[in-house]
Amino acid sequence: MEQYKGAPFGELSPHVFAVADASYRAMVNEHKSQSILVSGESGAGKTETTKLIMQYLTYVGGRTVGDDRTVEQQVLESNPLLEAFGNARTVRNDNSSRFGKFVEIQFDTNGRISGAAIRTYLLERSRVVQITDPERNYHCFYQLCASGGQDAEKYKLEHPSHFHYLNQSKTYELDGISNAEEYVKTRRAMDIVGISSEDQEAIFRILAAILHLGNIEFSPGKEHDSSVIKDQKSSFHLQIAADLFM
Ligand SMILES: Nc1ncnc2c1ncn2[C@@H]1O[C@H](COP(=O)(O)OP(=O)(O)OP(=O)(O)O)[C@@H](O)[C@H]1O
Repeated sequence: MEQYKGAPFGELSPHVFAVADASYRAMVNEHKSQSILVSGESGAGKTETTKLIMQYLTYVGGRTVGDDRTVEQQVLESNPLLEAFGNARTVRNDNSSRFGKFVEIQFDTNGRISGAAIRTYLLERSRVVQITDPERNYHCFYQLCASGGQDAEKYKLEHPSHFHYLNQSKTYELDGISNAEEYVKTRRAMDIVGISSEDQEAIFRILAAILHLGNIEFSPGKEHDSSVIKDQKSSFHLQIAADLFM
């Protein structure tokens, strides 16, 4: 990053840091907002490229070490958080973003980061209830199931193979990634971006309730067009889902 800081565009090897640096300089010199459009097919590297741009902008526009770097940290930690809830394994990419995003980083007149905002678009919602092998549902579900003594037990969660919304595909693990460790990272990111512990609790309760809802099965009732809970197992999941939604 140091190498690209202030270097004339085109002088060094092509790199996303050069693009980020050119737009940062243009903003500082011309006092005009700049946009960088990251496009490409699935797996092309948009998510990773965007993270590198954000890393570079927090590097050139961040405060010096020792000062309060909360905003910079929040900008960077928004990535693991959004990925936990909006990324999933697809046939083309183990960490495919299933939504679009507009990341806005605001700077003060000295070129220092003063704030950030992220808008997300069109999350692929159908994935929550339907997946095909070898794809996966959103990372957050596997992370929560792997949270062990923490939330998994509290919410009566077991291995993903016990839940219909996850076991439609037999892929539960990702190469080189620990669901349990990712859960800890997601929780830390939530703390850093400022999500209160009550809100975090509410979010994970809803995730767990969704998994239990997916295990409720119905069978035809005695009345015409009626249905009843199929068995004891379904009743158990219904009861837990209802409790969690309360
Ligand atoms: N700069 C990079 N250095 C090393 N590996 C990279 C880099 N960019 C992308 N990759 C690899 O390619 C994979 C896919 O990249 P990424 O998730 O950024 O793609 P994408 O374009 O955002 O895909 P999608 O549209 O599916 O979200 C990454 O998980 C990583 O393994």
